[in-house]
Amino acid sequence: MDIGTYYQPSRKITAYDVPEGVDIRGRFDEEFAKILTKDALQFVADLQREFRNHIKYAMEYRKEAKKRYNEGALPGFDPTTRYIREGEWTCAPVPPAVADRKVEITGPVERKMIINALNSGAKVFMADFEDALSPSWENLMRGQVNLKDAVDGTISFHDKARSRVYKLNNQTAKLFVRPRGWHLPESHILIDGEPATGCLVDFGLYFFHNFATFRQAQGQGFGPFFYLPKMEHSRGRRRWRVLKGEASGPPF
Ligand SMILES: CC(=O)SCCNC(=O)CCNC(=O)[C@H](O)C(C)(C)COP(=O)(O)OP(=O)(O)OC[C@H]1O[C@@H](n2cnc3c(N)ncnc32)[C@H](O)[C@@H]1OP(=O)(O)O
Ligand SMILES: O=CC(=O)O
Repeated sequence: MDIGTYYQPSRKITAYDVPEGVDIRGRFDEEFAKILTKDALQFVADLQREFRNHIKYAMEYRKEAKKRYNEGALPGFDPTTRYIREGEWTCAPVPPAVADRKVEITGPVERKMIINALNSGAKVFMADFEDALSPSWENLMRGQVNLKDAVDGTISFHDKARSRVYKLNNQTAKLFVRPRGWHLPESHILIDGEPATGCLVDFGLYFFHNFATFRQAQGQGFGPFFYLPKMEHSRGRRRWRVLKGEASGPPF
């Protein structure tokens, strides 16, 4: 008798369920699969398809500018934005939720540090996918899991060596997330055969999974908040403005 005929273990899913045109090269993990859902990946792929030509153009422009500076040219202001520099204008008011940012703490999206930073007494915690974090697949995907748990308020960490459990205090710092800069590719996620843009992966996955929680818990004007790094031209800032507007409806 072949025991295999009778014994049918439940089928274990070992690959991500991806939308058309998306390929994941990173290790499969059941926790990561809760972040890398088909809908979330579709959202990231839509952002990538919408913005990839702008990003390529901006990166080529940076290379050209660097070449000119290396040859002795000096950086200057973009003549097309002269009317802004010379115009009369005031900034929109800072949203009340983040009006007081006198003390901020920053650090990588590592589980214990997220809890410690949110509990630290600082007004803001900037959770960093950029240069506080080595952008390995494990760090990036665990970081997304950790942030989702933090936004849900369920994050905890058991330090077995010290027999200490970490949980969020009632009062926590406001959470800002810093996605990677425009220049860093994410080679574990291919979209239409090309590496995804790192910041679109960091922003897209975090935004997709947490936007509704922010809105339900805190209403309009309360996040999610982002710290956008390493822009070298107003074009990069405009890109983010359009991108966030498209992702959430009205720009915030
Ligand atoms: C834009 C920017 O500023 S990018 C730079 C942002 N800052 C960082 O990335 C620093 C992050 N921290 C670290 O890399 C390390 O903690 C170091 C190198 C500073 C010190 O390392 P170690 O001496 O091994 O200390 P360790 O990592 O255990 O930290 C000591 C405690 O401080 C906490 N801690 C350290 N840095 C941070 C931080 N940035 N945010 C929150 N908690 C922190 C740790 O969680 C740990 O807590 P515990 O006492 O509950 O265990
Ligand atoms: O990367 C450092 C910063 O201050 O930005």
